[in-house]
Amino acid sequence: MPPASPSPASTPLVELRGVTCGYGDRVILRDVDLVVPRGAVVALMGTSGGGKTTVLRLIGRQIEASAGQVRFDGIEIGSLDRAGLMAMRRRMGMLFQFGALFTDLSVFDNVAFPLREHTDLPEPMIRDLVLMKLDAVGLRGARDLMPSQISGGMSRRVALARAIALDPELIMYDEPFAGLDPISMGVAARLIRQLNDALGVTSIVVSHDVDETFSIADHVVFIANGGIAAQGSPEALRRSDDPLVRQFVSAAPDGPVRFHYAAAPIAEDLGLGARP
Ligand SMILES: Nc1ncnc2c1ncn2[C@@H]1O[C@H](COP(=O)(O)OP(=O)(O)OP(=O)(O)O)[C@@H](O)[C@H]1O
Repeated sequence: MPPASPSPASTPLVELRGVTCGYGDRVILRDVDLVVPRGAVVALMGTSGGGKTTVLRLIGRQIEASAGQVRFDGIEIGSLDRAGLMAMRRRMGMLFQFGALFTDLSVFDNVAFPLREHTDLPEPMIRDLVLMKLDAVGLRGARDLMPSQISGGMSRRVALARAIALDPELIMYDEPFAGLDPISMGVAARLIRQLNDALGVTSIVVSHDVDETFSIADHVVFIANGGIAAQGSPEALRRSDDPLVRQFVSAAPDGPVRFHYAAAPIAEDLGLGARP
């Protein structure tokens, strides 16, 4: 259950301590320490398959750590019973890449859905809350449209309005920029930062897009090789001469992270080696 009194402001909102986890026998993250301060926008970047989404799943306890602790607002989430976990998840908003909207519900009803599902608020209050959330993402005027009538970028913003409907303290974004054109991408990035600051929340953004992510993050964490390979402010990472950081920042195909999966030399594979 949540504590009777709120944790001190100095307690990080999210903290991983010595966390090891994986799927089946396969270890994905080993002995990871990660701190997400309150009010910050923290970006998780790094190799494909490195475990970024896994970190989000750990925080929501969709998967469990095999060692170490995951704390939300100072509470070890592994210790929560089912009711406690549900209450804690309500304090988190999750926005997946193609944050699927309910196609048979209007924009308004999509955003109203979590409020109707999880609260007993009277309908006039739900209406006001939905309009406020839609206003925050610039789509109050689109409330009567159906998902099929809006663009991909707008759908993403409606999904965001829905994710903030219950006033979460933490918003987790998984690939929020994927598939967006450059303008929509810029709009989405600014929105993440604006909402973070205006709502006084904390945000974790999983992304591959260096420019958009660096433009809004306070702190960037690179995940590779089963752990945190590098971290720092966007400015510090841009200045870094660590070859792995350089590879990520310049989006170079090869470097410490190999483009090619380990294999025998191609000449050997193609039978083109020296012939007798
Ligand atoms: N449910 C699952 N069962 C088994 N293996 C999984 C499962 N989910 C993820 N994995 C594996 O765990 C590893 C980490 O996955 P994860 O989705 O966290 O990576 P990621 O860093 O978010 O990758 P990407 O940037 O490509 O989305 C991958 O190798 C993936 O194949």
